[in-house]
Amino acid sequence: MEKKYFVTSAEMKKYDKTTIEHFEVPSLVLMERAALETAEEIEKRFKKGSRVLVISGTGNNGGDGIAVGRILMQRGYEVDFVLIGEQAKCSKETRRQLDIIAKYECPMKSKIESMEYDIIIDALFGIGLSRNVEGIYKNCIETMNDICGFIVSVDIPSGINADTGEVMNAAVKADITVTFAYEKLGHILYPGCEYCGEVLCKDIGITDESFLGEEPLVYSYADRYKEQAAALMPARNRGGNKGTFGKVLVVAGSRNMSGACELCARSAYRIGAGMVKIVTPEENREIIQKNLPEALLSTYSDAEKPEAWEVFSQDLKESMKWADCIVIGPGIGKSGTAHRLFEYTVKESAKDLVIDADGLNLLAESEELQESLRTAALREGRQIIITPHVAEFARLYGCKPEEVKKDIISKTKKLADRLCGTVVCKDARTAVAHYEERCVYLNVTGNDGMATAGSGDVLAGIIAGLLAQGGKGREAALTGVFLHGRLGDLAAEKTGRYAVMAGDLTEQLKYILSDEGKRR
Ligand SMILES: NC(=O)C1=CN([C@@H]2O[C@H](COP(=O)(O)OP(=O)(O)OC[C@H]3O[C@@H](n4cnc5c(N)ncnc54)[C@H](OP(=O)(O)O)[C@@H]3O)[C@@H](O)[C@H]2O)[C@@H](O)CC1
Ligand SMILES: Nc1ncnc2c1ncn2[C@@H]1O[C@H](COP(=O)(O)OP(=O)(O)O)[C@@H](O)[C@H]1O
Ligand SMILES: [K+]
Repeated sequence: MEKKYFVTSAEMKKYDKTTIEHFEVPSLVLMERAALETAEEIEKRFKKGSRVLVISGTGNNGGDGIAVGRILMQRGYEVDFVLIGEQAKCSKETRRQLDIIAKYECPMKSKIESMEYDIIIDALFGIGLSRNVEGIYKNCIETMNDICGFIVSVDIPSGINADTGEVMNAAVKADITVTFAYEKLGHILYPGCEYCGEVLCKDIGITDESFLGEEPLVYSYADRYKEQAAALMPARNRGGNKGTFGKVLVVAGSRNMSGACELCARSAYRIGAGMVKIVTPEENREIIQKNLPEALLSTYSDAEKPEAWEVFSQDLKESMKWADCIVIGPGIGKSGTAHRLFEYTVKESAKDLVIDADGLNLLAESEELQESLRTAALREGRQIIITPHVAEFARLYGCKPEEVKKDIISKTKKLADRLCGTVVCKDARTAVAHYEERCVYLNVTGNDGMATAGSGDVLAGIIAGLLAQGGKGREAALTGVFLHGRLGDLAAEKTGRYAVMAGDLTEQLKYILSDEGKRR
């Protein structure tokens, strides 16, 4: 699997330092290359003679900006330079850039004197932003946003936290962002990604060698998989039968709540599982048989009564033996029966498990069941995948949802370690961590059209369907999350984001896999 890295500002600084100190590439060479790449992007879009305003801060981001301005000036653009902050505080490299433009007799101003520019180079803060933006810096950002020019942010829009994507009190709204070596987390996470415009990531000579053996913590799939999503699928055996393509048991739905199990089961089928059996209350039988006749069914009624539970639990035991993997939770509610079903499935089954929705809320309430899961993973080798959205995650983790959003990467990893499983923390950018792996996957497919009831049930079904076809827990989760987002993107291309409904995601599986399947 080809990776694409998203780095923190500390990681980027480390790779920068390694390139300069270990590989002995001078820092001014890196700065010049960064500036040249940025200037060339402007030259592609604007003709000579265009009016350019360079806004620099005192750090190296400011130095990049001055160098961009100098290159453009030498190539026939009309460039004004403004430095915000005290010259005396400038970094060594930025001071050098100031000296160079002074030799070319370019005046450096200390405030913005005109609003008439075609292009604004935003080089106020880069990845060194360390606190909220206030006073003259905040005013400057607001003025940049008010000028009707095309804004090019150098490295990252000033005011965006490079590690979390947070707006640090004010931020530049760029048209394009030219970044260097690797995209930063702040370019990917919300709301930062909405401030970047188009992100162009340029090679300036800082390469994977600069990791010196320890790769960045966060990665995604390389861009090419967006076009070839099916390349991620487990190979399909032409001589296979419905048994070899895997059996999924879906324990879902509650009285008169059949939608969740239907969506989940249908998605497991559409991703390629051979057989899917639904365990749900008797009241849902008729509608499921009508809507999804392909599903096998095992129903229960009055399960809160000991005799009825006795009979049904034997049936459930058989179903669990039959299955290759089990998905539990969508729509099961939090009743006594749901609790019993959940406990039984965790404790009595030997199969891989996907836990979603109400299953997660039941899990959050029981330390004992969390311990059972750890035992299942460590002693029995069962693969456990949990798929909480941010609120469910917060309940399990024991924190507030806002805290999860601010720190989704490390919290997801910590919960995976605690439960000895794979954790899929679902949000606009979903994170996936596995207890045996240091690195965390961050998903970039999908869109807000997917924020619609039932789309989580679809994901749970997809992951279970991948597990049933022989996928390992971590791979099934990564592939499932990536494909799920692609389905959302394809659905939104067809109908627009407003109209997307959960069933549309499953529907897209017909198209996303068939094309690629032929090519393989
Ligand atoms: N790494 C690489 O690969 C390469 C990096 N390059 C470039 O270097 C950039 C990183 O440079 P950098 O480390 O000097 O940080 P930068 O973002 O310019 O700002 C730091 C300054 O801002 C200040 N400051 C911070 N917050 C503030 C606030 N809220 N309000 C007010 N002031 C605040 C802070 O001051 P202090 O906190 O010390 O008071 C300090 O003076 C990077 O983004 C890229 O463009 C390229 O040259 C090529 C290779
Ligand atoms: N703004 C968004 N961008 C991308 N994906 C999103 C966005 N909002 C929601 N999603 C995805 O949609 C799914 C919603 O799942 P969930 O919250 O469990 O819904 P439900 O419980 O209604 O089924 C998750 O996979 C999530 O990552
Ligand atoms: K910037």
